[in-house]
Amino acid sequence: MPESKSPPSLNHNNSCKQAVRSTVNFHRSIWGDQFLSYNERKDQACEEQRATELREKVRKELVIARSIEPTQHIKLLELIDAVQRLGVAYHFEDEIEECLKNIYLMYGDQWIDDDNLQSTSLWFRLLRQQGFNVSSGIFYKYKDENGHFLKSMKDDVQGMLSLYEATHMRVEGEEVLDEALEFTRYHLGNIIKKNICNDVSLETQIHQALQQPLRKRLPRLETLRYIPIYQQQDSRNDDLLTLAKLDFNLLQELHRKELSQISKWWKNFDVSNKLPYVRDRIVEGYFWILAVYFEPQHSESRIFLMKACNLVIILDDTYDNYGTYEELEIFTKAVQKWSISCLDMLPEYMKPIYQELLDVHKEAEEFLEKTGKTYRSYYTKEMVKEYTRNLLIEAKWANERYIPTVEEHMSVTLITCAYAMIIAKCYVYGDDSVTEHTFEWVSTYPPIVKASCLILRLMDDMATHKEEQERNHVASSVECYMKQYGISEEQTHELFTKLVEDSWKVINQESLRPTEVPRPLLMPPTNLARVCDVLYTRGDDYNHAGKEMISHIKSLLVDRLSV
Ligand SMILES: CC(C)=CCC/C(C)=C/CC/C(C)=C/COP(=O)(O)OP(=O)(O)O
Repeated sequence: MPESKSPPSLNHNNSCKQAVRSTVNFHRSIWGDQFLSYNERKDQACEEQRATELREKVRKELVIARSIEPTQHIKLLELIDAVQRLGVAYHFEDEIEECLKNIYLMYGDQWIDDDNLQSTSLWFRLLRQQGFNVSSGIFYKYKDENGHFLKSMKDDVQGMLSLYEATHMRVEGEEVLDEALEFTRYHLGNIIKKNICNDVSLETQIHQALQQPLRKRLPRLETLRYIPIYQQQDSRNDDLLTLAKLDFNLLQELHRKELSQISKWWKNFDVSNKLPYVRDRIVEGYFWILAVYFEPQHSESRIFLMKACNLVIILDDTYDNYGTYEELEIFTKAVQKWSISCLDMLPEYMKPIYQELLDVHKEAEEFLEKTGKTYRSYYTKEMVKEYTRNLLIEAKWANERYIPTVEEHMSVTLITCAYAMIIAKCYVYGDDSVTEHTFEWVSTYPPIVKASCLILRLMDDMATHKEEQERNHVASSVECYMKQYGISEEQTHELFTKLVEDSWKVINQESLRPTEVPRPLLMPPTNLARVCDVLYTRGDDYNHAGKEMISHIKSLLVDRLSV
């Protein structure tokens, strides 16, 4: 819990009068300076060489598998599933697309092995994940004449687990999948409760799946979870397994290098002295960004996102916590003008924030100018302006202790949750698949973006509202729902859990072909929704990293895998 106390002597007001501030001091970073420096490993080149060779071997297998007999198609799906779960699918996007497209064109909605629950569920999940809208009607085959799932399914534990994972690709109206989720969750839960599974690996997988289905897992964490499981399978492909471990270690080196670069930026910015009221959560923030994009081609994006998002945290703490309403009004006006000439009108402590905001965007703009893509900068700046205007509304509500209606609250806080702005920023360093239409699309809050924003807003508020209400924070969505509908906190949590599930259905729907923007551009909203499930399910793991979060960060950024 942060301790509320008066701020360090920061009388930066232009006026002589000491401002009355509502402030809270967050605890210091638990990571200290451990990620500040980075030394490259000596055996890096050798590992890269080995990984390249293995990559080509796996690629050949995927190419050969494309032309195999239909009877072998189940094996092909298992290979693709392993490649994806082991975190190396980004090397084989074209090959995987070709294989799954062939399977879709060959079978349509009629999967050959539909008597086999496990393979049918795998087929359904992999095709839906790839955007092919295969029908869930195939699962009616597993119901009896009374509309109940067949009793025999309970004995097929692997099949139930596979079906459970498949149901998380469901969209609104797919009742058969809603029911299948309830059925599998209940029976898999019973297996764990009664301790009746005699396969230890399967039992672990069930336990993990019930905690978090594959659809909501972060790809990097899934790689770590899946490697030991895959390693135990007799049918494993050893080249693929070694590649996954090597690739993980190589990427970890790149990530450590980036985190060191960004830690230096933060230190040079001297936030702890200039803005001591701001949270230092650089490492937790890097975890957040790594969840959006982990692949090497997004390295520049990650650096830009880290700077831009930590500025968002600085703004959030300034508007939510430290700034007086009058100061915030001035700052908001300056942001609308977006000009260094506004620096003089700002209170002293706000000057470095404004300066850095302009500098970080200028740096991106200079890069974009070289390729004639300055329109990207225009949209992102407009979204920052919109963001601060809405933060100011929140500050006003907090000041007046006003509890808005749910509709008013959402119209503002879906903007101040910052996800839409961050999604737009994910595209700034994107390749030519990003066009002006992409920015027009994201800035109008299309359904998938809105769903991702709503998931963050609701999950963040469920986790943080108690702590926030101990200070003068704007009323959270929890308070607004409770007041407007006269419901208890527990009922509100139940309602929010349902709204989060519905939002996932929207994400699934919007990811089916044809999509509004190229499918890879849908990964940022999807991954940003996933990260909420990791950060906010057990509390607020961004502000106060718990045991599990610390272990995630260590395994992603400190511990190497032995190959
Ligand atoms: C790299 C990095 C820092 C990534 C973070 C991503 C990011 C900027 C998310 C925006 C939402 C936000 C400020 C959440 C945490 O603060 P809060 O719970 O105080 O948010 P609230 O005030 O909106 O409730």
